[in-house]
Amino acid sequence: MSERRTAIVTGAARGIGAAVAKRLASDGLAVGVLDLNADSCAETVEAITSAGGSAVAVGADVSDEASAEAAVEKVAAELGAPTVLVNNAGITRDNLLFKMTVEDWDSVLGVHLRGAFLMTRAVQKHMVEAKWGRVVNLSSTSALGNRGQVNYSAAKAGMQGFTKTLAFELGKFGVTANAIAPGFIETEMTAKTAERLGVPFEDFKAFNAKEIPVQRVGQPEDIAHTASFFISEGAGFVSGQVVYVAGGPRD
Ligand SMILES: NC(=O)c1ccc[n+]([C@@H]2O[C@H](COP(=O)([O-])OP(=O)(O)OC[C@H]3O[C@@H](n4cnc5c(N)ncnc54)[C@H](O)[C@@H]3O)[C@@H](O)[C@H]2O)c1
Repeated sequence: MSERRTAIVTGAARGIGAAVAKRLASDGLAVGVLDLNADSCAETVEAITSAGGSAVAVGADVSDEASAEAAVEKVAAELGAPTVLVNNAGITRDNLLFKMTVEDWDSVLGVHLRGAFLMTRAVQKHMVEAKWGRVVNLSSTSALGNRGQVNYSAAKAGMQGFTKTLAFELGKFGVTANAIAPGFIETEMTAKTAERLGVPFEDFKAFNAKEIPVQRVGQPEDIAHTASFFISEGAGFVSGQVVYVAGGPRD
């Protein structure tokens, strides 16, 4: 990479976001490590800086307009204009439709879709100015439908449409937009699902691994690897794509 770029990774205190932040830092980018609470980002920032990289912790709620915009400007001021954005922050509020509350619906669409919209709108001006940019959005295999997740499935399918439209609108500014749709990844999110179902996490992982063609559950680094490809200089002709990183085919 000829000049150092700055990235923002949302939901980067742990799980997939933390792995993506560390990977982008090892690829040579300065990284705004964003999560709800700046203190929770300390571990990710420390891992990056102790390896010789550059990172700053940013506390922000991506679903709040003022908070998202302030976060982008903080990163711009401390690390330089961000031209890479990974919209990774996410939550689940699973329930069957008849039991799902409006709060369950609004909070999930709020973090994923409203959050990705607010963050991308705030970052795009830096990308347009630089005539270069990379947006990577986290979708999910749940975009194809998953029992108990009407809110999450709608949000993750929405991320795909959002990504494709970004690719159309921003392409002429040298900006690509792509989505990663992970299958089962071992993180707190899936650990909490196991807990809610009353199944030990080890059993839950083993059960899921049997259904996955490569016979294992995914790790956050599997997603970080794909994000690294999408943000690379050489991937400038790849845009509007959704890659299922799920240990097997999905459609
Ligand atoms: N784990 C999986 O199996 C899986 C599968 C498909 C897609 N995904 C998606 O990947 C992304 C990361 O998932 P994960 O498993 O690492 O989850 P996780 O729960 O381990 O981490 C999510 C992070 O997002 C942060 N966050 C939540 N709301 C936020 C907000 N409003 N503003 C800022 N940060 C916020 C949380 O604090 C947390 O640190 C999510 O978008 C998730 O939907 C995960």
